[in-house]
Amino acid sequence: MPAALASQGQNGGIGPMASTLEVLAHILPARLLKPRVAIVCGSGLSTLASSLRDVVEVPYSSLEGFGKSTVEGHRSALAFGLLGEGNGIPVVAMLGRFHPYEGHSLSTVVYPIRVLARLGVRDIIITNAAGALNPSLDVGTIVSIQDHLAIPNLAGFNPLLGPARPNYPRFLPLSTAYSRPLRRLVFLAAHTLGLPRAALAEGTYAWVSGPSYETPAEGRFLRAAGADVVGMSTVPEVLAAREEGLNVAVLSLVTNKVVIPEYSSVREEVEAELAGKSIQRAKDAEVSHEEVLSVGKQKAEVMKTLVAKLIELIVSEQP
Ligand SMILES: O=P(O)(O)O[C@H]1O[C@H](CO)[C@@H](O)[C@H]1O
Ligand SMILES: Nc1nc2[nH]cnc2c(=O)[nH]1
Repeated sequence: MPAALASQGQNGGIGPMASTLEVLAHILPARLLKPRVAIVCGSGLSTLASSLRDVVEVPYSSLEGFGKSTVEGHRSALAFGLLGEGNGIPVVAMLGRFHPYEGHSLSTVVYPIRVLARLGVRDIIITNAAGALNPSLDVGTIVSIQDHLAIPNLAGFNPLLGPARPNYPRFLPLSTAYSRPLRRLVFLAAHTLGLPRAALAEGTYAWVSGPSYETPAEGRFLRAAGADVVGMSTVPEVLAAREEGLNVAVLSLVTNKVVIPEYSSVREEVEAELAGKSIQRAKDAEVSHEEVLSVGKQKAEVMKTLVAKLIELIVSEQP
C-alpha cells in the first residue's frame, strides 16, 4: 500500500488519545464525562445541541488530535450536556466536523469518533446537509439513511487503511452499518412527534469528496447507481464508528436538489435561432453553500426535536 494512503488511515488517528481523554477528564464534571449517546451536527445544524442542559463546551483547540473546522456553519467544539428531566441522559455533540476537502487527513476526520467511543458512547446520531438526487425528495425532507455508496472508498480513500491493529477487525463488514433497530426508532420518534409522513424518508447516501458540487452528469451517475442523496461527509465517521462498535443512525437534511437537467442541445438552439424559431429551455440553476445553510436554519428546530426524541427512545429501550 502506498505510504501516502496508509498515513491517511487509522493509525495516525490513535496517537494523542491518552492526552485527549486526560484533558476531558480534567475539565468535565463526573455526570457529563461518560456520555451515553453522541450527535454529530452537520452544516448549519449546530443548534441540535440546544436541547441539552448544564452544557460544558470544550473547544477543539484545547484537544490534541482535533483539527479546526473551517467550514461556515460548523463550529469547533464538543458540547457535553444532559437531555431530559431528572438525572438526564448524558449526551455529547460535535459542533462542527472535519471534511477531507478542508485538507484534513482521514485520520483527523475520524479521530473525534474514536474519542467519543472511548468516553463510553454506545449510539451515535450523525447528521448532515445533503443534495437530493432522488427527484421525489423535496428540500426540507429528512432522510433516514439505510445504506451508502462511497465513491472515495471504492477508489482507495478509506479511513480504515493502514496496518492491522489488535482488537480491531481487519475486514469491516458494512452490510448492517446503519442500525436497523435505530432506524426503527427514528420512524417511531417521528410518529410520536406527529411529523407528517412526507417529512421523513429513507434512502442511500452517496459520499463524494467535494468541495465542488456535482456536475449534471455526476448527478445522473450517482442517481443511476442507486443513491438518493449526496454529500461530502458522514461516511468516514460511519466507518470509524462501526469499527469502534457503535450503533449508527444517520439523518440527512435535504437542503437542495442536485441539478440534473436533461441535456439540451446548443446546436438545436442555434439552428432554431437561425431559422427564426424560439426554443423553451429550463433556466440554468446552481447550488450554493448559503442555500444549504439557510435550509439548515429553517429546519434546525424539527431536526432538533427529532434527534432529542430519538435519544429518549434509544435510552428507554437500552438503558
Ligand atoms: O455534510 P455536512 O458537513 O453537513 O455539509 C454538507 O454541506 C457542505 C456543502 O454545502 C458540505 O460540507 C456537505 O458535506
Ligand atoms: N456533494 C454535495 N454535497 C452537498 N451538501 C449539501 N448539498 C449538497 C450537494 O448538492 N452536493
